[in-house]
Parts: sequence; structure tokens; C-alpha cells
Amino acid sequence: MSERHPIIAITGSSGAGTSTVTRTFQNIFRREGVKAAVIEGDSFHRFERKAMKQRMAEEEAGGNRHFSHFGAEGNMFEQLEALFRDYAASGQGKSRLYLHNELEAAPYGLEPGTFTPWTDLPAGTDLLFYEGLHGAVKTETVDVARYPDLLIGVVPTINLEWIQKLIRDKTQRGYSQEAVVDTILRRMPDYVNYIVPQFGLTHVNFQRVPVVDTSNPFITRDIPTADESVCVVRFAQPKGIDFQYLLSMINGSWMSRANTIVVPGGKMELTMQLIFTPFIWRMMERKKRALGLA
Ligand SMILES: Nc1ncnc2c1ncn2[C@@H]1O[C@H](COP(=O)(O)OP(=O)(O)OP(=O)(O)O)[C@@H](O)[C@H]1O
Ligand SMILES: O=C(CO)[C@H](O)[C@H](O)COP(=O)(O)O
Repeated sequence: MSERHPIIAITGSSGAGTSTVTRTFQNIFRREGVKAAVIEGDSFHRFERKAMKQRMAEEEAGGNRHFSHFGAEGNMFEQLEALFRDYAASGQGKSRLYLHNELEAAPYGLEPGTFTPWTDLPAGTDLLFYEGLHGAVKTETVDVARYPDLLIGVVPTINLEWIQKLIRDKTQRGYSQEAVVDTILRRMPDYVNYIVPQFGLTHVNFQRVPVVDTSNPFITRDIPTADESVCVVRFAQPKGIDFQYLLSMINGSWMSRANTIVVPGGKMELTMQLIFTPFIWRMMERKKRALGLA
């Protein structure tokens, strides 16, 4: 936690929709004139694609079919923790990108599946914004979750998450159906041990729930649309959340528990704007006061 150099982290599995939620936040930042240093979680993978494949083959030869991008050995949790710690203390740090496909790689003249070099974060940012797999990860040796001032989980029901991943990886990342299914199976133990526990540490979770049949996500051709889903928004600490205001502003919303509001799928972005814009105002006011500027 840092008043001078706050951190917002969006955490979710692969295909959950963290990049989509990031676009909503970028709109809020633009509108409110907030300068954010954006970090993509995949930058903290430990290996480039070729090295990862080789390492997976070695592990498999030794009987481990579950070496994955979700776990501790496939990522640099210590460096992620250090980035959060350093940014909270000084507003500085280094980042890089993992280039998933030709489109992402072309501007850098690099191969897909490689990293860009580490570079300093831009100077004078108002906050750090992390989007990725491990924004609230906590292990015996690392505690990333303690640093963000706002921790948001993006967690569709698992069938929907798989549909989103399958369709995105096949259409945008050039993978076959079999390759994506293999990845989902390979990652399952790390999913349970490293991804899921984070959603008990987040401040707010957004869970999109389809209201169409997704019983077999592996044969589904389309991602359920906004009209075909609802979004469950759960606050870990509801004290201070103005539910009456949210209910009156979001047509079709209702409370399902004392800390949980359900909104129509198409209202997810509006809901985020209504909840987080005032939060970011307060964050910026605290920052100004802490820096003696207000
Ligand atoms: N609210 C939503 N409604 C409909 N489709 C969505 C929604 N959120 C995400 N998707 C779709 O799901 C797919 C995966 O989303 P996205 O790329 O944001 O996931 P991600 O969590 O960033 O994944 P990764 O970490 O693997 O990059 C995309 O095709 C995206 O358009
Ligand atoms: O979505 C992911 C993690 O969020 C990817 O699976 C991960 O970044 C590795 O990518 P690739 O398998 O394309 O090298």
C-alpha cells in the first residue's frame, strides 16, 4: 500500500478477460487525466516460448505433465514482488513485454514468443497498473498481494473462461484446438494452487456467468454475448460501498447477498466506471496530500 505511489492490480486466469478490463481502466485514466504505468503479467514469465517448450519436454520426460505458465517455476514471482515494492516506495521500476503473436512482435522487429528488453517505467506516473495472472499471488516465500491498493479479480465461470481462451487462442494466437486443450489440462494443478487462491485476497471480484448452455465449452463456437450473461460483483469489505447508488444507476441490477450485486452482462463496463472512478479520484487526492501538493 502506498499513498504516494499507488498500485492497482487486475488478476485473472488466461482468457478471463483481464486485457478487456484493462481497456475499461484505460478509458477511465484518459478521462480523469491519470498517467498510469501499465504492466502486463506475462512479462514475468520465466522463459521465452522456445525455452518454455524445451523445459516442458524435459519435465515431461521426468514424469511431470504439469509444468505450466500458471505456477512458481514458470514465472518470476520474486521480480514481480520487487517491482511492486520498488514502485510503492519510489514510483520507479522496470518492465518488458511478452510478444504473443506477429502483430505484437512486428513493431519491435522481434520474433513472437520472445520478450522485449527491460526498460525503465516512464517517469512521473500517477500509479502502477498491473494486468495478468498473478497480481494477488501469495506463496510461502512471496507476497505480491500485500502491495496493491486496489486488487480486482476477473473470474468468469470456468466453462466461460475456457470458451474465451479457446476462441481467443485459436483466432488470435494461431493455436489448434488440441494445443489449447492440452494447455488447459497441463495447467490444472497450478490453476488450483496458484490462480484460484488469489480470488480470496482480492478486494472486488467480477464473475461473468453465462445464462446460455455452456455445458460443453470445447464445442462452443461463440463467446456468449453481453445479453447472454450476467456479472456477479462481490466486495470483500462492503462497508462504504454505496449499493443504493449502484442499484439506481444500473438498470436491471439486484443484490444477491449483502456484499454482492448482480448486473446485466452488458453493464459490466458501466459498473466498473461507477465503482472505480470515485475510487481513483480519492486515490489521486491522497497522493497529492502525501506529496504536499494539496
Ligand atoms: N466481458 C466480456 N464479454 C465478452 N467477451 C469477453 C469479455 N471479456 C473478455 N472477452 C473475450 O474473451 C477473450 C479473452 O479476453 P482477454 O484477452 O481480455 O483475456 P486475458 O485475461 O487478458 O487473457 P491472457 O491473460 O491470456 O492474455 C477475448 O476474446 C475477449 O474478447
Ligand atoms: O495467455 C497466456 C498467459 O496469460 C499465455 O498462455 C502465456 O503468455 C504463454 O503464451 P504462449 O503459449 O503463446 O507462448
